[in-house]
Amino acid sequence: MARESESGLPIEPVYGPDALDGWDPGARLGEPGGYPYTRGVHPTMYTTRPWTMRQYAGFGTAAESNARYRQLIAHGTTGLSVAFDLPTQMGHDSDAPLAHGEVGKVGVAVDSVEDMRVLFDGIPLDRVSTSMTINAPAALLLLMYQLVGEEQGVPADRLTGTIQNDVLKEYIARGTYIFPPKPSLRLVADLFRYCRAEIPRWNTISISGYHMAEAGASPAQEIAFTLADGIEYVRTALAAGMDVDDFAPRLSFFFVSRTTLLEEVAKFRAARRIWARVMREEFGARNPRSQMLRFHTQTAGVQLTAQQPEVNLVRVAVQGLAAVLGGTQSLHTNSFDEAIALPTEKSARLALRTQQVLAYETDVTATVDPFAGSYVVESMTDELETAALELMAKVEEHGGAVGAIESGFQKGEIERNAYRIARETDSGERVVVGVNRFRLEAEERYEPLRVDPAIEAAQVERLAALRAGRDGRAVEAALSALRKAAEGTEDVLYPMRDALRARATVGEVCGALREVWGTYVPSDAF
Ligand SMILES: CC(C)(COP(=O)(O)OP(=O)(O)OC[C@H]1O[C@@H](n2cnc3c(N)ncnc32)[C@H](O)[C@@H]1OP(=O)(O)O)[C@@H](O)C(=O)NCCC(=O)NCCSC(=O)CCC(=O)O
Repeated sequence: MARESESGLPIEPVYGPDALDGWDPGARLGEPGGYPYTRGVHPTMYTTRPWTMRQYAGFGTAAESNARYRQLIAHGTTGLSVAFDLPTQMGHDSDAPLAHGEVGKVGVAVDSVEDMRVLFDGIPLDRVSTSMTINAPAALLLLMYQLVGEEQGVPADRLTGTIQNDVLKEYIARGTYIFPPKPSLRLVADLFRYCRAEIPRWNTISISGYHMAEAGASPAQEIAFTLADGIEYVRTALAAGMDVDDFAPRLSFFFVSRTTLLEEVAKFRAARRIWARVMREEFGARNPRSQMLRFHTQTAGVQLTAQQPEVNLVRVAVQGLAAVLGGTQSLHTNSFDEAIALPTEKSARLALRTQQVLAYETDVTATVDPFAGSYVVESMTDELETAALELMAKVEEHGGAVGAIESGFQKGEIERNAYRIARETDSGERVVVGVNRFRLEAEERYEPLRVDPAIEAAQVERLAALRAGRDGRAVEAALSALRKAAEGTEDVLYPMRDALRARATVGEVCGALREVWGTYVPSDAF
């Protein structure tokens, strides 16, 4: 009997040549590095350069996070990835009442360019590429990065990295939105335009399926809702008067990788093919780079268990392997203790070592797209493509990604799938090693890393000193120029940069925008 894939598609016990009857490799695959990029975005892929090993990290103060980044670099990480705390992600300062209890918890607290400088102290910004997971206030953090680069003597056109800046999926799955969709999208378009003029090598967005997947989306839903968001961003930038080939080469994506290796490999390949076709056929993109879906992958956090946590090392190795076989550009492998607490230095190192084993001890990097032509993987790639396209058509019926968000479509679909997974896990039909099978009578003790609660007080003190030492009138003038730009149509990033340079804080800059744009209140009751 056929087993069901995570997307609910059948997986047959045996696949043979008949599975690919009439199948045209020229149209479906092309060459590696050639349209429709099913086989990967570069002709040589990992045979000439492995993916970027980019471990997501950050907690406590800027100084503590800086120390962790230096450790990761010393251990061989090849890109940085900054996690910000919730107050920063929501555009609040560390001394705001809403920030209380959350400062430095799930990431680093950054209130102003002063913190940003400490975060990258001793890390030359022209020699590292940095990803920043920040969405509603993405523009602010990018500008602070540029200002720190300036202080280091690094011109903006030498900076490389990625800003998540994907606010649509915040409404669907992640929750750190501030403004309503319309001004949020305007801010995204302003950032695209600004980067083209000022920071041309920067990846201006990381259109993310990861968080939807973590909330319960199936692989087919993950591709469909992510690419539908991508289409909405492309339409927004076009409506703002940009040419598709002026911004599309710097769009990037972000997906999850699970232990269901075959389906995940198929997912990555199908996503590349759909995007290439959409960009070329629907939007008329001519630059090959506009057609390439380049993506980061993180291994699935939801699959990690607090029970027998060392088993997570094995899960992560399989998940990471799936991402590599699927042709990822950049990878974060989770630490085995993530289901319990923030990773310790040792577990973070082990996670990186997992990537190094994949890159340097296995033979999967010796040849491009090793699964090409596989009866099962090509069949699954085609079926996932069809399933995702059907879902994307449904999003269109709702008027595109924003319309579908407003009617709760994606959330509803994801919730339904999450419920299915929960039911299967509860009944034992879905095996989770160490949780519903192969349990231990008594779990061994594990000593997790804890964030020092004194961080909040220290951060509040730093803010008070900053406010006392800056030119208050200059800050006020810059903020009112920002408000004025937000009311009109001018690119808000320029007045925003002036305000941040004058030492305005994250909370103050976002506060000014809240005054003009208001905040988003979800209409549904999920
Ligand atoms: C495009 C990617 C995906 C990867 O960028 P990278 O710089 O790492 O890699 P890259 O662009 O592939 O490679 C760097 C340069 O080498 C070139 N290059 C690479 N391989 C090549 C090959 N085989 N042949 C020729 N050139 C090659 C590329 O073209 C590029 O140059 P050119 O640029 O000149 O072409 C980017 O967006 C990225 O790094 N994303 C990371 C996102 C991330 O870390 N997110 C964390 C989220 S964490 C999160 O959200 C979790 C939970 C939560 O908080 O909710």
